[in-house]
Amino acid sequence: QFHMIKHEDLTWRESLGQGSFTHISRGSKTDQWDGVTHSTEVLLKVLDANHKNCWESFFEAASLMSQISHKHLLLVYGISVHKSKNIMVQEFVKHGALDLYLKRSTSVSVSWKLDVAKQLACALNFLEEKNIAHGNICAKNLLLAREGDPSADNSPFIKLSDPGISMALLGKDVVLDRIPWVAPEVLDTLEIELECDKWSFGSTLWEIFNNGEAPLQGLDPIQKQQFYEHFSNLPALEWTELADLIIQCMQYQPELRPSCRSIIRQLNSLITSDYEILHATGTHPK
Ligand SMILES: N#Cc1ccc(Nc2nc(N)cc(-n3ccc(CO)n3)n2)cc1
Repeated sequence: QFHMIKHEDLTWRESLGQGSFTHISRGSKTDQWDGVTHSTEVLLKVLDANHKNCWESFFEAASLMSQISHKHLLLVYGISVHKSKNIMVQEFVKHGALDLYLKRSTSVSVSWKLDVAKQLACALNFLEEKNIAHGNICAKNLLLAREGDPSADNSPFIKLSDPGISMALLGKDVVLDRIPWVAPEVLDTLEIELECDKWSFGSTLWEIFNNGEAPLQGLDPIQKQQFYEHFSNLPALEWTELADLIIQCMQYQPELRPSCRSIIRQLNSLITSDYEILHATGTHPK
């Protein structure tokens, strides 16, 4: 159910680091269109050889992204299998993962962050309407296609990356490490439902408004598990309306979490709220 790319049509350039069980490189792929050779810049995501048994899940993630298309979902060109290497060929997204971008950037405005949050909510709404759960929403899996430049009055543009290997295959230690992005109920079922993505959205909102700092980063897996056992919440942001939205998304009872439409509505009211003007101008609304 997706395009197979010949290994000889791929060119490998510099390594760009690694995700979980994969490593990524910049590269290019060549295509023949009516006899003309085209070269496209791509991101090559290779499944680690020591996780070969996960290749089905790795490609299932790729095929999920290939079956649906939306402006805020990453484009996956196809896959390539060569000797023992399983390769997912993705569109190259110019500015890479959002968590690193936020950690490196100093002057990211509140309206920039709200814009990114709304784009993610729209991607989730699209998936919700198709009854598709992503299962790995976090700032590391948000890719920044356009930085947005306030002076040039253009806004950021993000793409949601593939979910990667399913947690059912990843083992308990990886699932614990994904606290607080992974919804609490997943620790028991290892099943991903739509409501799980709303929990993860709340955790990702917290990351975005804490400049890419990972929530609970100082805790070890046992302490992370206790965070759920004690029904704890993340430290509240100063902006109470935004803190409220995070709390709504991170309800321990899945059915109490808001719909994507409600999330989008609440983000819209935050975007137009006085607080936004206050943040933008640093003055108190009259
Ligand atoms: N310096 C730098 C730099 C690094 C990467 C890109 N581009 C890109 N394009 C994709 N399609 C996916 C990714 N990812 C990055 C982490 C993950 C894990 O999910 N993906 N990065 C652009 C600049």
